[in-house]
Amino acid sequence: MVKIAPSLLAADLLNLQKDIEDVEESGAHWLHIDVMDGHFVPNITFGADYVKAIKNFTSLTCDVHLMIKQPEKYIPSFAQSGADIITVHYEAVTHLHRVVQMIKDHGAKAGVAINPATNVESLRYILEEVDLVLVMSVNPGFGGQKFITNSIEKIRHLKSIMPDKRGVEIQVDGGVNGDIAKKLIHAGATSLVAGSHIFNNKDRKKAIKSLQN
Ligand SMILES: O=C(CO)[C@H](O)[C@H](O)COP(=O)(O)O
Ligand SMILES: [Co+2]
Repeated sequence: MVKIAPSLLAADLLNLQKDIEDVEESGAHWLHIDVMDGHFVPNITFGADYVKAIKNFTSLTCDVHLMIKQPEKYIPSFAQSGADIITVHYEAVTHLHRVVQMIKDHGAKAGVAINPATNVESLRYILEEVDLVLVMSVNPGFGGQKFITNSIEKIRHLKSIMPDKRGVEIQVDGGVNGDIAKKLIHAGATSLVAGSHIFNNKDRKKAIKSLQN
């Protein structure tokens, strides 16, 4: 079954604990934590202490999406804070293979994200090493943006070049709602990130269910 990862970017900062409990009880599988540095993307969000506080509170998998330059500087602290999955951007890294090994050496699962204009073929020679590929379906930096439709074709293409039997997660992030989810799952997505669709909906259970069907 597809794994649903609510993006805490859209949660109520002053009621974070309540929002996390709510999505946990509503059937979420992972918590998606968006880390932004104001350099790689034009926005600043959370650091490793935020992950630590959440990890102390929840049993859900902490899926940390690093939208930062030089992520290798911060991988040790995010891993120590309890990040279960650490995803770095292909566009933010010079030695991707080395950075992926570094994440795994620190005990976390390794993910690589690509921006909307990056070809999935760029990842062909790292697919044997990663646990997750994240296809961004908006330009990273902000929640609440419109889904970029050609992301569905990118998922299909990615699935076609994925090594057999490795069980690499194919994740999509940005503008995902119920109608789009169906097409993404059909194309091969195994994990869906959703911020606005889940947290802007009073009935989180219904919102999460609508992504799975
Ligand atoms: O990485 C992200 C933005 O850079 C967020 O995870 C993403 O935008 C989720 O929010 P929404 O579902 O509202 O688009
Ligand atoms: Co994200």
